[in-house]
Amino acid sequence: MLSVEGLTKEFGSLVAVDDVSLELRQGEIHGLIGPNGAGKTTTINLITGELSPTRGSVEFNGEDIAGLAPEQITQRGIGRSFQVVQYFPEMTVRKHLRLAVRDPTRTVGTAFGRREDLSEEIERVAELAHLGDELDTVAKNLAHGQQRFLDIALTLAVDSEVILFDEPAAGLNQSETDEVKELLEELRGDYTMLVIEHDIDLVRAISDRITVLHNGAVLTTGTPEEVVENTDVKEVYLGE
Ligand SMILES: Nc1ncnc2c1ncn2[C@@H]1O[C@H](COP(=O)(O)OP(=O)(O)OP(=O)(O)O)[C@@H](O)[C@H]1O
Repeated sequence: MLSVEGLTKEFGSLVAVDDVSLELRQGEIHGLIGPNGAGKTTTINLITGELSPTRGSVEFNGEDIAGLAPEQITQRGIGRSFQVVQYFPEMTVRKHLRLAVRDPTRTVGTAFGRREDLSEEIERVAELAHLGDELDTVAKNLAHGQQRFLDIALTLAVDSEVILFDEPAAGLNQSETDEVKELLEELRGDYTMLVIEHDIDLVRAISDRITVLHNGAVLTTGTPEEVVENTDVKEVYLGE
């Protein structure tokens, strides 16, 4: 489904991402972990087109998408959820989703037509993202955790097949983190997800497989059990 081969990004003399290969299997939750500066966010930026790779390929459903513009990559079904949520403070959840939900006919209708046609889809996405009761709340009045769900909802609304999460639980308290975990579990199987996360308990609990990056390179990929038992991981990542 999505496969990254030999991906490399150099910033001057710094090799931020160094010959990274990883494969996302259909429907899996794949954790991406590593110490600060390991190259996790840069890897995601290379997949989403925010950055162009120095070398390497990103193959998605049989097409090399490396170097395409971010909009083209989004259109192909790769969505991204940001660490810092971007929203319009005075706009309701419904309005956000109305702007984001992909028109199933892929045609641009009138504002009225769009509104009428898409209300069911807007409600479905809001329910999925735990915002079913907040459709008429303006974004600035959502609780902190709910703002993160709004960001996730926007990714779901554009009909993504693959979702790349950059620290979905960053800055959230324990109960909000638990709700993020619940949400990711609910999405499991319907979406293919790559999740950068510093909360190791969360990553271990949700991931089918985990890739560990260190100094830009892949240290290992395996099941959560394999990864925590890996001697290299213990040494460089857990400091043991
Ligand atoms: N635009 C850039 N220009 C120069 N160096 C960069 C740029 N973006 C990232 N880097 C460097 O590349 C390396 C990898 O950064 P990256 O943000 O991908 O790491 P990370 O694993 O996501 O770290 P963190 O967990 O702290 O977010 C770091 O040394 C960082 O300083």
